[in-house]
Amino acid sequence: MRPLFRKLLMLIHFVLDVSITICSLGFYSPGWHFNLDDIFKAFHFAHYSYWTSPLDYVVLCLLRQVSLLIAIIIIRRGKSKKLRSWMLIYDILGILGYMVAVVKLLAFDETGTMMSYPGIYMSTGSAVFLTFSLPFAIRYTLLIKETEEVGYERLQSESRENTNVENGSTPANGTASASESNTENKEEDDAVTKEEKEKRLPLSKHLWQIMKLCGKQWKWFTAAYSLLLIDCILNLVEPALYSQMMSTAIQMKSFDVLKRACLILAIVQFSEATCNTVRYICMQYAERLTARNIRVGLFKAILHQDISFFDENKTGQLMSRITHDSESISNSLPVYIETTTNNLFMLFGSAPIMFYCSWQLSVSTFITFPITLLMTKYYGLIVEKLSEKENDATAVSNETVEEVLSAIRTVRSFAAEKMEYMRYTRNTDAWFKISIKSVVLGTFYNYFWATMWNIEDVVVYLYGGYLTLQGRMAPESLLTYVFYHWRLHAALNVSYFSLVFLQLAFSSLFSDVMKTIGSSRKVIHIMNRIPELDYEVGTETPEVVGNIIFEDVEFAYPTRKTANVLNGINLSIEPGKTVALVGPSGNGKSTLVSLIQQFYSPQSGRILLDGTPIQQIDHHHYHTKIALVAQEPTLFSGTIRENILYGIEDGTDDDMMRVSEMANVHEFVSKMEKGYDTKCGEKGVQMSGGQKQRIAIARALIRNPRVLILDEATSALDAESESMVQEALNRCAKERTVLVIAHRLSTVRSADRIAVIEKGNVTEMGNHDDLMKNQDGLYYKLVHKQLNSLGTKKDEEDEKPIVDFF
Ligand SMILES: Nc1ncnc2c1ncn2[C@@H]1O[C@H](COP(=O)(O)OP(=O)(O)OP(=O)(O)O)[C@@H](O)[C@H]1O
Repeated sequence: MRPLFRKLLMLIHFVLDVSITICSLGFYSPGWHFNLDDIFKAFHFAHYSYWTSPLDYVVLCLLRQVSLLIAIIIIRRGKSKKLRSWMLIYDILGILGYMVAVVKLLAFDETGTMMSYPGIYMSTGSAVFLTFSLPFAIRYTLLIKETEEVGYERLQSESRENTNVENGSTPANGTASASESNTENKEEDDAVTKEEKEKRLPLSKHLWQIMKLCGKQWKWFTAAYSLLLIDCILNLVEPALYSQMMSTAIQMKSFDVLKRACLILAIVQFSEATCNTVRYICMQYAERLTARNIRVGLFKAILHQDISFFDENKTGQLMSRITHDSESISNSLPVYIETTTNNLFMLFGSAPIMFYCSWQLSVSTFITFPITLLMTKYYGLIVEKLSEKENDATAVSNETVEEVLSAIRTVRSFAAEKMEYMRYTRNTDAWFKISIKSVVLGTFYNYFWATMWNIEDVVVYLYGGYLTLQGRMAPESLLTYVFYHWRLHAALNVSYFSLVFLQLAFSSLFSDVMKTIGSSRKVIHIMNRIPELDYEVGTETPEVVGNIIFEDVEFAYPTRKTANVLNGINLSIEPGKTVALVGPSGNGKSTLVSLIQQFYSPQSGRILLDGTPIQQIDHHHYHTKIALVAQEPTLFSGTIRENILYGIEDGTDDDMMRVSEMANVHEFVSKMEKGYDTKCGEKGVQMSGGQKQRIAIARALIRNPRVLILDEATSALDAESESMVQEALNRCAKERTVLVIAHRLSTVRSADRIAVIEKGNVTEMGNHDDLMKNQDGLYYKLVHKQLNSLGTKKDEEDEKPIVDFF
């Protein structure tokens, strides 16, 4: 908003306020006649009486102008941030002003004659409107630029922080590495949260997304909400019907009328109960179906993500999103809508009837409403933050459980049970503290809410009784009023969330649904997240011979973007050949394999399979042609059969037997009681390391791949198994391209070509004999070094020579 326009708006507010307040004083006589004398009369301080003088409205107007002036001065002194934090005072002043105006109206009513003065309504109306609108005017005119600036600054500093983290740069004064790594870990922990905050959808769009998720079950929700409407109507007519019939029966002194009245009442109540039951079933069905769909959708979205996403987000946290967060969307939002509809209906249905019974009583009853509104708004803001924190804390606790349980053997062997217990306790304590804050806050809020209603109750009985005793309200009207007041109380007091409608009606902050929004943001963020590397874009299904080419490939892991692992690597792996990658640890051998597997995409350069860039090849087709046996193969908890046939829809037992023989699996499976139906246990925990690796080799071979990648595939095998598997692999290698990463000379020396990977580059290339000729080369030094240590090993163990480069 332009400064000039803002100034103009404030000026309009000022001029309107002063002119309406003063002009309305000219109408303080019966009929619509402007009388200048009335204005002067109002300023006769000597004749001031609270019950008759409109001077209080002028004082209110003065106070408004003073507070506006203070706000302008604060802003001009450049302390707008401070003003933002003081806005609560303006809100409270606004509400107090409103209450003073309303009480003043009731005071005028006490005179009996003054209510025919149009000026009274003008003064009250303008005082209520202008007092209320002042905090809004300050917020949305004077403070709006400030908001943008703060947001911009925050984004700037966040992006600066991000850049620092990405660059791996330390703060200017260089803090200790421990704290650095703590910060790094925390940032990794909060990866989704951070990314999600950066790409945070505006509230309206976000709500629309939630609606869309729930809206798929619109038929069930429509049925539920239709029944809700019927229920609301019945709820609304019931008190009027009841009080009407009761008073008629009492007036007529007729028991028959009373019986008829009770029968009608019973029918209404039975209909209400039936509606409620059917509505509950529809609602529950729709909610659970929505939860199911969100879970499935979220799981699909997670499966679709690139591998770097999993580097950044921990399993436990993702589990939390699927189990807890996705359910809270389906559970909460439809219920909020239901409660809100009910409340709105009750409020807007009851209010006219209550005003009809007595406008004075209604005005006094609703006098505390703005206070409740204000409390709800601030309560909502805190709840949103607490709820996000609570969800994150839950996710961190879950993540600890997941991590510890999946590595329980490591924990046991390092006697780290106590340490892990303490870690979990710490994380759970963090959750506990936040959730207790939430509970305390909620309890206080409920207490406040109940107190407000209790005050209103007292006002209704006292003031209602007073009006009735004065003959200004009929006893039946008071009875009807009390019934509606109770109903309204019951409806609005279902829970503090029910107050959400107030926020919908009066504020852009939908704070009370923030609990849902807090959790749903993460769910929706993941569901909308477009993977940087989409495995489904490739469509080509070429015949594969098995020629892999790396062309100037540069790569850094997304989590460490500035630390290049591969520096413009060029490598050609010819079809049908076995190529071994050797080199010092941490120099990029496994990274090369990850790129061939399309876990990541290079920052620059290309990887070609038979001349086709690999990302253009259909995902399924590609992975039937290229199979990997990883360093630490992961088995699934199913049977050995299921593990070998994993991902093969039409695999037969014959296929399985064939590859099992080749990978030397059959040899140990045939000795097992349940054979191929033996369960492997979680992550293959019921298998030995060698058995796991042989099953993994069989799993790769069953695809009959053109390219077989062995990332230290035989490292866990004993000497005997290794030679058997090696022999099998050699047989397979005849028809295939084999890329092998090995630390053992026995595996490496038989390769057709050996590529030495050093600092992300190919520094030497050739077969064993070629490379041994270069005595300055790394390969020669490695072999020489290892052959020396081999002598020692041989002496010590007198075993088959196993030469590890490292
Ligand atoms: N997921 C990852 N995220 C970030 N950095 C990684 C990741 N995986 C590996 N790195 C880093 O990349 C570098 C190369 O790792 P890589 O696993 O390719 O080495 P390697 O040559 O296969 O080592 P080794 O022989 O010990 O298996 C290392 O510095 C490692 O810390």
